[in-house]
Amino acid sequence: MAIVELRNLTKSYRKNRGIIDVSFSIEEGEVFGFIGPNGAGKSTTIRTLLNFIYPTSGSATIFGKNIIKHSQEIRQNIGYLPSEIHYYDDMKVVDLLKYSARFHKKFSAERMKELASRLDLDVNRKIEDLSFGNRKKVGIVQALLHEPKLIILDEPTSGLDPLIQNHFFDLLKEERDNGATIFFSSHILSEVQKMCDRVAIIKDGKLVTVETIEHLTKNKVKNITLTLEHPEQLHFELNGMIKKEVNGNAVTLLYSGDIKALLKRLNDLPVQDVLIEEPTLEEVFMHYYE
Ligand SMILES: Nc1ncnc2c1ncn2[C@@H]1O[C@H](COP(=O)(O)OP(=O)(O)OP(=O)(O)O)[C@@H](O)[C@H]1O
Repeated sequence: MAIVELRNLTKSYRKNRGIIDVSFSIEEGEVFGFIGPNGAGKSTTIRTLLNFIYPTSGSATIFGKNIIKHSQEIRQNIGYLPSEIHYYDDMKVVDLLKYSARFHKKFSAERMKELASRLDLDVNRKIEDLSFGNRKKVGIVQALLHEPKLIILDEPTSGLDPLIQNHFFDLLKEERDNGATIFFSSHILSEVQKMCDRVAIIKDGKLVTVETIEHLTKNKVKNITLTLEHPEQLHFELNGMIKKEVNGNAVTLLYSGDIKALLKRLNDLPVQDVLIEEPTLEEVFMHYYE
């Protein structure tokens, strides 16, 4: 059974388009990524699913139940991390977590301690004394505390340092292994690639595609900047080169091919410097849909 199913879900905000005709489904036990540039409609989709805002048309179900009619019941089994978190600033973390756990009628001090320690969060501090990243951790603990069947995370990693991000991904994997389904949005392709089974790509409010990560990574694209000794050495050919832009002694390539073949070819070139980067989403989209 699909845990989440959207059928032509549309939400417009007066003049602004929010999302248009979005349809996809998430199966039980999947880690499902939702990716798109800023303003693409990720938060709108998530907030509509949680019944914080009403769809203009279309429908959706979670656990097979209508998101509007059964929203309270549905939310009992969801852990949600919003993209922006606002708390009662003068509360201690531990009190806030206890308080919010009451809505789910499930609180385990042991689980709270375990989650907080995995994320290196001090629950005895006041919210107002926490940095942005530490507030994010409070949100993550809050979302996972009641062992929800469905975990929905809106941009969970922004503000977390790389070490904590890894701990966080480990935590999510354990939740998945214990049977949870995970839906998380991001604008960073590489983290979605690391974690997810499938991804939905959204752009300008419309769903572009739903793909398995396997399929996306087969089309792995890299941005490579080479600095060569002389400008005339910039005129070389390379299998898998999609785009080439020359700037002085430097050349930037969009490359989609075997990394080993690339390294071999670089070995023959008088390279002074090399930079290999993740392409922007726009570049991936362009490559992907050309
Ligand atoms: N409350 C609102 N009122 C009017 N327009 C809105 C509102 N919320 C979102 N929008 C518009 O809906 C579109 C989608 O925004 P949304 O916040 O869902 O994107 P997003 O993919 O979550 O982006 P981000 O990564 O920047 O959070 C944007 O054009 C945005 O301007």
